[in-house]
Amino acid sequence: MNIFVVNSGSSSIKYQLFRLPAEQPVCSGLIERIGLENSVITHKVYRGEQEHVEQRTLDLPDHEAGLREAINLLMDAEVGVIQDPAEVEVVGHRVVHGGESFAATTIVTDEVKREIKRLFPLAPLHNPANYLGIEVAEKLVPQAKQVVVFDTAFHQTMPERAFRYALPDSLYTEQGIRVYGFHGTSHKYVAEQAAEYLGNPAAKFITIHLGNGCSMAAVEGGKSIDTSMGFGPLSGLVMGTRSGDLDPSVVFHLVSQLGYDVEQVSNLLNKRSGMLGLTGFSDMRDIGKALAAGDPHAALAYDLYTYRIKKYIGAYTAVLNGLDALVFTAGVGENDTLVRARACQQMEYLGINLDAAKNEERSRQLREINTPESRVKILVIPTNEELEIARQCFSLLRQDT
Ligand SMILES: Nc1ncnc2c1ncn2[C@@H]1O[C@H](COP(=O)(O)OP(=O)(O)O)[C@@H](O)[C@H]1O
Ligand SMILES: CC(=O)OP(=O)(O)O
Ligand SMILES: [Mg+2]
Repeated sequence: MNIFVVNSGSSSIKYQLFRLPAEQPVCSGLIERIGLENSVITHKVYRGEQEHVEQRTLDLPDHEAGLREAINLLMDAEVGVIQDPAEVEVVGHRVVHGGESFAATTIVTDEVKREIKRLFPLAPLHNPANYLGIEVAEKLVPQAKQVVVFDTAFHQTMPERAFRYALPDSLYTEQGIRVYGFHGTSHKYVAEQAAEYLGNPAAKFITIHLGNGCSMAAVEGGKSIDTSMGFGPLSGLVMGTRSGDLDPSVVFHLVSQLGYDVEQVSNLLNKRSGMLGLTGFSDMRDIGKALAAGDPHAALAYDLYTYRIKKYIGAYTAVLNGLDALVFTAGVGENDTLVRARACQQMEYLGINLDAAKNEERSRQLREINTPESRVKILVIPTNEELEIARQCFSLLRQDT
């Protein structure tokens, strides 16, 4: 089965074509700067051990133009991997917010699309772009089955004490105001890898996903039991442009004393806060350079970012009543050695001992970066949300036929 996975973001699209059940990645790509001049599409084709990379700079005014270009590349005379768009049997979409309606992978219907649209205000950076990806794919590969995999689905196993807010009951029962949690596909994927590595399906993990958006999850026996993002993907850790945890009093003050309207508050907390607000940069590589150049804002930002991770490690160790491994993943978690070192420092009491030299080693494989004495393993595991989405599509459609 040829499954084309689309992870459509606000200004970028990531995609990957898989053949299942072999789980073989055929090609992958990243389209950046959509809607700006000089959009860039980087397309990789995998042939056995070899990787062919094709990069094109062109103007892609919108997501439709971007996905159209990706599909053209799939069929390109030189780098193509299929002859006809009809060979794409399934398009698997990452959708960030599934609300309470979706606890599992779902085939797209008009009803499903309406629900994804209804959830736009709860994930304003994500659901609109995800929705657009579905509409464009329906147009470009109309014969394919469109399937959605929700970031929220994995966290549906959380107990009520973790997913409820202390608000009047009706706000939950009638309005669905509760913790949903996000990055579920990634937390699930790395937790499964970690359980396999330890040979212990019942193991207790804290999975730490640090990308542009950042979240942590407490996972026991393969199930999410708590997570740091909430009703929307805004609470918890400090992120690239999002504030993470914040006393709601700040919002009242912004509105009543400083004249912000809802739009401006949302814009501030989602797009202008986090590392960007603290340093002027949202990309950790830029902040790392600023830190090396002695920038005090970058130093404070690293401090806040890693201190918040550490607090959640403490909280989730208590929640799990034990810990087998910490798992770092996603762009920052897989690459930023200083973040890992700082987030794990001075936690010997909890049995967490990072090995400084192992932490510095570079690899794209699962690896262990704790000392031999450390009671808790510290693992770096590259996430693969796209493969997890393809697996879920395959398992759904296999049951369906
Ligand atoms: N070598 C690296 N060192 C430090 N940070 C990195 C490195 N490579 C990528 N990152 C960071 O990873 C983040 C993006 O992570 P990613 O998982 O791709 O996010 P998303 O999927 O949300 O776009 C960026 O902040 C980027 O700076
Ligand atoms: C849910 C979320 O924050 O996703 P991302 O990290 O892709 O922005
Ligand atoms: Mg991501």
